This record gives sequence, C-alpha cells and structure tokens, in this order.
Amino acid sequence: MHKLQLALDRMTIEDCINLAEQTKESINWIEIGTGVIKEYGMISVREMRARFPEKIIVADMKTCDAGKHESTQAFESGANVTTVMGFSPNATIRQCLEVASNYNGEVMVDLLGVENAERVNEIYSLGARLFCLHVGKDMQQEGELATSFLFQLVEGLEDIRIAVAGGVNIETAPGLLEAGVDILIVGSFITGSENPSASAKQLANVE
Ligand SMILES: O=C([C@H](O)CO)[C@H](O)[C@H](O)COP(=O)(O)O
Repeated sequence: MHKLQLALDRMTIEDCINLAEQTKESINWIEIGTGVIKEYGMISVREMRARFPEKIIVADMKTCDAGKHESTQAFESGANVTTVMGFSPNATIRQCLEVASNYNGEVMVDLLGVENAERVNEIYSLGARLFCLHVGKDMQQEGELATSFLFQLVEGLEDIRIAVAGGVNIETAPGLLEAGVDILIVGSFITGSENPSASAKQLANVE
C-alpha cells in the first residue's frame, strides 16, 4: 500500500494546519514545503510537529550545502525526514545521512535536476535509500509532469523507497503506482481543490 505525502507549499502556517487537518484521515506524511520554511523558518516545522504528533513530518529543506547544520535544524525541529538535493556534493549528502542516523530520521534525496542513473548509483553508494523523482514547478509550467519515465533513474537499485513529486493527480497516480512508487507526493491537486479532503481520499484509495 502506498503512502500519501501532502505537500504544503506557498501558504501560511495557518493554511498548512487547516489543510492537514482536513485531509488527515487520508494522508500519511506531511511535507512542510521549502517556500513555507523560507517564509517562517523552523517554526513552521515545530508547529506542524506539535499539531500532528502521529504523522511523519517531512521538512523539505532542499539542502545543497551545509548538510550537517541544515539537517540538524530539521530534526531538532521535530522532522522525521529532511530533503537534500541529489546534485549536491557527496560531502553534503554524507553529512545529511550521518545526522539522520543520529536522530533516527531519514533523508529523502530529491533528484530534481539529476538526469543520469550513474549519479543516482553514486548517491546510493553513499547510503541513501529514499529517493524522490521530481518534476519541479517551473518544469511543470513548461508542460512536463511526473511519469513512469523517471523510473529509469533508479532502475536496479535494491531496498530503496521511491517517492514521486510534480503535478501528481488522480490521472497520473495509477500509472506511477503501477511503476512502483511507494510515496505519492501531492501538492496542488489537493491544496488547490475545492474539496481537499475528497481529493486526498481519492489519491489514498488509488490501487
Ligand atoms: O517540492 C515541491 C516543489 O519543488 C515546490 O517546492 C512540491 O512540494 C512538489 O512538486 C509537489 O507539489 P505539486 O507539484 O503541486 O503536486
């Protein structure tokens, strides 16, 4: 059964709380979006941790340097998962993984901008086991969407979990799950919906 990660981007902390509250029956992981963290800092992560103690909290730090410092910030604020960019130096990814293991947390490696499987293999050899196949917001505006095509990047890697982000919706979700996605990361389809609770439920129930 897949997990559903609600991505909370470009909104206030109050909106984050409201949306998570409305969808909490269907979502498993709550992502505090990079923009929210940039606007409010780690207070946003602390607040969501306090409000949703039963959920996995993902701090979408999108770290690309200062791995030790930034991942410590995330875990100290109560996150279970922090994100690091796959194009970061190996030293940064290594630091994030080391800090995560000290906090019993996890690192999600965001593969936005990574175009070859060799690089993903290298990240895997550093010890990363949670990967996010990601079509960014700006790429989406140019017509790209997350599809099973992205799976070429992680082909053959054992014991990994795969998350997918980038305009995921009720039409694309079934194909992604069939391709082997473990975690559907969904923002706009839920947060922009007239009925976020119903939209989250639809995605939670896709088989
Ligand atoms: O990580 C994200 C993006 O880079 C903006 O910070 C989003 O959380 C992710 O793309 C999911 O959002 P949607 O594409 O709106 O589903």
